Amino acid sequence: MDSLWFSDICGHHVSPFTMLDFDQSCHRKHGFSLENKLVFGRKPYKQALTIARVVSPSQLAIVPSPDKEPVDPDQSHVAWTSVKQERWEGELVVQGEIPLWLKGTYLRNGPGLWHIEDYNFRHLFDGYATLVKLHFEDGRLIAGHRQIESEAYKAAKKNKKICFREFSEVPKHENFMAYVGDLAKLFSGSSLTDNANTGVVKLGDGRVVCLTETQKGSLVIDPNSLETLGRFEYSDSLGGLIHSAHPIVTDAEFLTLLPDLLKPGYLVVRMEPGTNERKVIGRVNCSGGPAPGWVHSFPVTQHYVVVPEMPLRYCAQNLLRAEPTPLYKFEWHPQSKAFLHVMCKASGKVVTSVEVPLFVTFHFINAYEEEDEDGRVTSIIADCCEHHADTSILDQLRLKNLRFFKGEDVLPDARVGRFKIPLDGSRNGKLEAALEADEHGRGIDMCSINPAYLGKKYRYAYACGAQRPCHFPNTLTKLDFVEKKAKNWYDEGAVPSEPFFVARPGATEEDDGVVISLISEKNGGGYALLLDGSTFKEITRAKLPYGLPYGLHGCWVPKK
Ligand SMILES: CC1=C[C@H](O/C=C(C)\C=C\C2=C(C)CCCC2(C)C)OC1=O
Ligand SMILES: CC(/C=C/C=O)=C\C=C/O
Ligand SMILES: [Fe+2]
Repeated sequence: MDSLWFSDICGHHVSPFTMLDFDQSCHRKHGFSLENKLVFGRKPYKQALTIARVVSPSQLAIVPSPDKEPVDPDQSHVAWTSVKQERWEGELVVQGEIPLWLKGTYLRNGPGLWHIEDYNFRHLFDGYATLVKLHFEDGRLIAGHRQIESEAYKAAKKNKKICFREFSEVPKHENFMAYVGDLAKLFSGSSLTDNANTGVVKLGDGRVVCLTETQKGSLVIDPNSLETLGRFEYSDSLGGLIHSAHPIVTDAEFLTLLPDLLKPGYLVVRMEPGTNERKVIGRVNCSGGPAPGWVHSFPVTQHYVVVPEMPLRYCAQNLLRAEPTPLYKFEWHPQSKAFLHVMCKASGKVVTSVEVPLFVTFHFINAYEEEDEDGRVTSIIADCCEHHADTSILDQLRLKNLRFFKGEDVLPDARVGRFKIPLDGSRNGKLEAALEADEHGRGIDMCSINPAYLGKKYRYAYACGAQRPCHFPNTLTKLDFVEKKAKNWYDEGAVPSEPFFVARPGATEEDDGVVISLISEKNGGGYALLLDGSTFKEITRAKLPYGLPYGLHGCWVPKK
C-alpha cells in the first residue's frame, strides 16, 4: 500500500503525524510557516503536489496552552483541547468503502478554540467556532477545518483578549465606567457575541449559515472553502437579541422561536427561502415563570409548532453578571412548572397549552400527530433527550470536568423523554421514557433523524449514548422506537460527535442510508466514520492527520 505523505513548501516530505512540529521547525528555519493546506493522501511520492503557501507569523495557529486550573496533559483528551491550527484541508485515506451514491459535503460546527493567549475559557460552549467539512464524491473523501471569522473571534485575536460576552465568559473591564458602558451595550446587543459555534444549516435557497443563540451570530459561510462570507442580516424589524439555536430548516422554510424576555413569551416566526425576512406566525405567552424557558431547540409536526416552556428559564440578572453563576444565563424555577404549547402553523393560533412534568432538555428529536380512525388529530407526540429534570448536565460540560476523567461514572442519567400532548382540551400532558434507558447506557443527546420523517411518525433516531463508566456520551446509538431497542457503536476512549443520517437517494426504508460522525480518539488522533444506517455496522473509517476538538451540530449539502 502507498504510504501516507505530506509535502510542504520547502519540498520536504513529512509524515502527517509530525506535520505540526515540522510546521514549527519550518517557521524557525525560514521565518515563515505553512498555511496548513497540505495534501494528505495516498498518491505516489513523486506526484506529490505542493500547495502550501507562505503565511505571516501573525496568521500562525494559536497553540494550546495549559488550563489555568491544573491540567494533567496525559489526561486531557483531544476532544477538549483547542484546535491545533486555523485551517487545514486534504484528502483522507479511506478504509472500507464510501458508497458511490454519497455525493456532497457534511459540515459540522462546534466550539473548537478555548483560549486566547494564556487565558483559558471555562465552558465547552464558550469556544470560538471551528467548522469541519467532509466532502464525499466518487468514493473519495476530502476533509478540512477552518475557524469561523466572527467579529468576536477576530477581535479576540487582535486584542489578545475576549471582547464580547460569550456563553459564560464576559470581557474583563479596566474600570467601573467601562463596566457601566458595557452594560449599556448589553441592552443594545452590541456586547453580545456573534461567535456562531453551535450549528450550521443549509437554507432552501442554498445559502449556508452558522448559528448560535444570539441572532447576530448568524454567519454565512462558503461550504467548499469554509470561508466566512459575512453576517446573515435579518431584514425584518422583529428585533430581540436571541433565538433558538436550532431552527427547523427545510427546502421550503426556516422556522424559529424568538423568546421575549420583557413580556415572557415566544414569537414563532417563519422565513421563506431567498429572503432574509422573518414573518410572525403567532405568539405564545408563558404560562409560568418570571421569564421564558430556555428554547435551545423545539419540535414541529406537519401542522403544528410545539413551543416548550422549561422551568430552566432565561435570567436577565445573570446576563448582567461579570462572573458565571452555576446555571450561567439561566435559573431553575421548579415552582413555575413546565408547559408545552401547540401552535397551528397555518393560523398562528395556540390550540392547547398543557402542563407537563418538569423536564430539562437541550434537544428535541422529532414530533408527530396521532389520529383517530376518522383522521382527526387527537394528540401530539414529541420526543427529546431528557435529563431527568436535572440541570447538572450544564455543569458537567465545564471544560474542567470534561478534561478530568478518572474513570468515575459521573455522566448524569438521561433518557428519551416522550411527551404526549392531548388535543381534547385536557390540561395535562404526559412524559415517559420512549424506551428503557439502559438500552443506550442511560446517556442520550446530540440526535438526528432521517429528515424525510421530520414532523411525521418515525421509527428510528440516531444519537450519542453512554457506555459506563463515563463522564460524557461516548457511544453512537441507533434507537428503534418500535422494537424499543438500541444498537450501539463504541470505541474505547473515543468521543464521537452527533451522528448525522444521510438517506440513500431513492430509499424507501427509513434507515436506508449512512450515519456520519467525527471521532476524537484518546491518543490524540481522530477519524471520520460512516456506519450503515440499517445494520449500524462500520462501513468506512478515514483517519485525520490529527484529532479535532469535539463538535456539536452538522448539516448536509448535497452535490448538485
Ligand atoms: C448550547 C449553546 C451554547 C451556545 O451559547 C452561546 C451563547 C453566546 C449564548 C448566550 C446566551 C444564552 C445562552 C441565554 C440568553 C442570553 C445569551 C447571552 C444570548 O449556543 C448554544 O447553542
Ligand atoms: C453536548 C451536549 C449539548 C450540546 C448542545 O448543543 C450535551 C451533552 C450531554 O448530554
Ligand atoms: Fe444544540
